[in-house]
Amino acid sequence: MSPTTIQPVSAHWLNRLLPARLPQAHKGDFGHVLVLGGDHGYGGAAIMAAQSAAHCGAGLVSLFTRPEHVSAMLCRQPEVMVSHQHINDMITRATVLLAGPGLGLCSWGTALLAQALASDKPLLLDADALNYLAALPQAEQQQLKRDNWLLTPHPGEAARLLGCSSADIQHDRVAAVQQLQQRFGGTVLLKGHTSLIAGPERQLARLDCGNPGMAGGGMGDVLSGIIAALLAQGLTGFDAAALGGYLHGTAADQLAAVRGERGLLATAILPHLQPLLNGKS
Ligand SMILES: NC(=O)C1=CN([C@@H]2O[C@H](COP(=O)(O)OP(=O)(O)OC[C@H]3O[C@@H](n4cnc5c(N)ncnc54)[C@H](OP(=O)(O)O)[C@@H]3O)[C@@H](O)[C@H]2O)[C@@H](O)CC1
Ligand SMILES: Nc1ncnc2c1ncn2[C@@H]1O[C@H](COP(=O)(O)OP(=O)(O)O)[C@@H](O)[C@H]1O
Repeated sequence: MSPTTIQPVSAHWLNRLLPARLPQAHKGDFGHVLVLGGDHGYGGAAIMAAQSAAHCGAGLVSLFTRPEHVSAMLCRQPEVMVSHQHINDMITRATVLLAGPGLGLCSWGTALLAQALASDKPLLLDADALNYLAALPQAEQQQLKRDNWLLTPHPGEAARLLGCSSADIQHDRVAAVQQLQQRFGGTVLLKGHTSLIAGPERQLARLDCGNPGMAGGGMGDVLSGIIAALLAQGLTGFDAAALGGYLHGTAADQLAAVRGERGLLATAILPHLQPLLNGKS
């Protein structure tokens, strides 16, 4: 395929990438997502990411967060295991790591991120994890570069990663996502109107779903949990980002069609995910 061919992501990807489950399947077949995030004041971001991973078919979901967010997580979604202790054990048990939602950039968050980066497990970096990466000297960024990570910047984060302005990113989004992928490796999903995904084999995909009702806090946190759940179920980074973005944008479009765009909450997406994942809406 030519590197400039952009594949539009459609409902067909769902059947192709998520075949029916075997009757004898068990939770161990569908991976274990560990979310790392939720510094003081930002528990919601990490909780929403963990909730959306649980709604998208991960076999198990855990959250490592600040102690004050533990009971909130259990109240919102008791399917999620949550702790503020023993991070090494939690990383050992996980199959996919998701670092960044509400992580902050103080010593608690950066130490957690360092532990995630030291693991060789598939790793999704969002929000503050991207800001941490952007702040490193380029030589250190190059040392961290790996094929099995997935970066999900919005245009502001993309600008920080490339050392330019968000207007520069928006001026040529295809060039920006390709440049990010080449600089950092792995898969990159550039968020915003018509999100773009660039993969390690120079694949490029485009999302034609989504709407301006999604421009609200927490929407990216929900997306990161969806993608992490798909990674846990064995999809490649590129496929997980493309299909995850499709499910997220399509769920938001379904909501907007009935209730309008303004006031569309990130958590309102959650009940729409299961029927979409199973081809029932
Ligand atoms: N409920 C919770 O717990 C929530 C917690 N959250 C957590 O908070 C933490 C910090 O997140 P954040 O939102 O303060 O930082 P961030 O997104 O970098 O924005 C900072 C600046 O960047 C720019 N910018 C942003 N988007 C842009 C775009 N599309 N296109 C272009 N520019 C864009 C814009 O700058 P401006 O253009 O206005 O100068 C903006 O002011 C993080 O851990 C996150 O997970 C959130 O997820 C919300 C819900
Ligand atoms: N105008 C828009 N059209 C389509 N999708 C949008 C639009 N605005 C935001 N989104 C989507 O909503 C999500 C917002 O993510 P992000 O900016 O990281 O939010 P947060 O940091 O608050 O979680 C992304 O998936 C983005 O693609």
